[in-house]
Amino acid sequence: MIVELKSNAKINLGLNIVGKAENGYHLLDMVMVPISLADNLSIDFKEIKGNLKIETNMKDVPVGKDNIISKVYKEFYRETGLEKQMIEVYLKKNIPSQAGLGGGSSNGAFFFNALNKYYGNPINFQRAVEITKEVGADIPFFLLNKPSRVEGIGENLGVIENNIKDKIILIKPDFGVSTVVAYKNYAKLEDKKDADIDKIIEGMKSGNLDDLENYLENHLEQGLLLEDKNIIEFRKKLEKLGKNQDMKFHMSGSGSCYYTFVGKDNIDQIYDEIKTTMEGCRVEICSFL
Ligand SMILES: C[C@](O)(CO)[C@H](O)COP(=O)(O)OP(=O)(O)OC[C@H]1O[C@@H](n2ccc(N)nc2=O)[C@H](O)[C@@H]1O
Ligand SMILES: Nc1ncnc2c1ncn2[C@@H]1O[C@H](COP(=O)(O)OP(=O)(O)OP(=O)(O)O)[C@@H](O)[C@H]1O
Repeated sequence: MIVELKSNAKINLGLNIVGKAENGYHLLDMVMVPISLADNLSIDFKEIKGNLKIETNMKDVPVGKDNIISKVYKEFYRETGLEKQMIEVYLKKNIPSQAGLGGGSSNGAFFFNALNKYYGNPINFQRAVEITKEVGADIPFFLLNKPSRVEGIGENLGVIENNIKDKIILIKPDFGVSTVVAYKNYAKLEDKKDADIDKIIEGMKSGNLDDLENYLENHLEQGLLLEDKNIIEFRKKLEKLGKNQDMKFHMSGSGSCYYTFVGKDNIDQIYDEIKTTMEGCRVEICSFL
């Protein structure tokens, strides 16, 4: 039996670090929203005893035990005690890695839900969050895959209403950011600018971007701007472009991808402007799901 899925990405609208857990992970208060940019995940359940086989179009994505899908496969069979089945996965990547767009975590979550569903959902949602959050902190968000206020290390989800109709233009530079480094950099930050998560949620509900855009802050970006030369340079280029075009740019998650909101009527002009100015970047128009 073959299941074909679109494993979508996310962007963060505001990200505050509010503490540290005993296991060294940071406690967060942030908003995450699913977007239309997606990988294609094809899962072929062979219905015989065996193991997992992953193929992908991207050479820098591991296909063995380091792939997040393999980790989820292992966790699922450990938790259920079921006999491992031969499953062949073809992962057509479209979401860039180390971008802050949740690509790997999304793949893990969509694979988990498909595997769980195949066996008649032996693992309930809360338990699924529990066993996947250490595999990837963003997996719980993608298990639900709805606009959410996300707290804890990423496991406490509160669904929120999103009425923003604007499109999103993603600008991904040709370098990545390691999430571990982004969190380490945060520790060096003295005076932080906090996102106002309540105001962001109000603005998403009202659907009025002006109500929320000034409250979008990202502690991880602020930490990276202390010393990550790539991000510092990139941010400067975006600020120059932003001044000319009256646009605001925001970093998603731990970066390196930034995004800006754009109304439908001038999207082509803005897209062309960004595409020509920001050479070497991947520029994608997408929408909230
Ligand atoms: C930045 C976010 O993407 C927000 O959306 C997530 O917090 C990070 O999610 P992620 O990239 O899936 O991160 P993981 O691969 O689970 O963890 C990578 C590393 O980031 C650090 N990490 C991650 C999540 C978290 N709440 N606190 C952390 O300190 C830990 O050192 C962890 O070993
Ligand atoms: N299914 C997968 N897709 C992409 N990368 C994967 C996958 N499995 C493991 N990886 C490895 O994990 C690293 C992080 O992948 P990615 O950045 O897409 O995941 P993420 O942590 O969920 O997203 P991000 O931190 O960018 O928001 C990649 O550089 C890659 O080496």
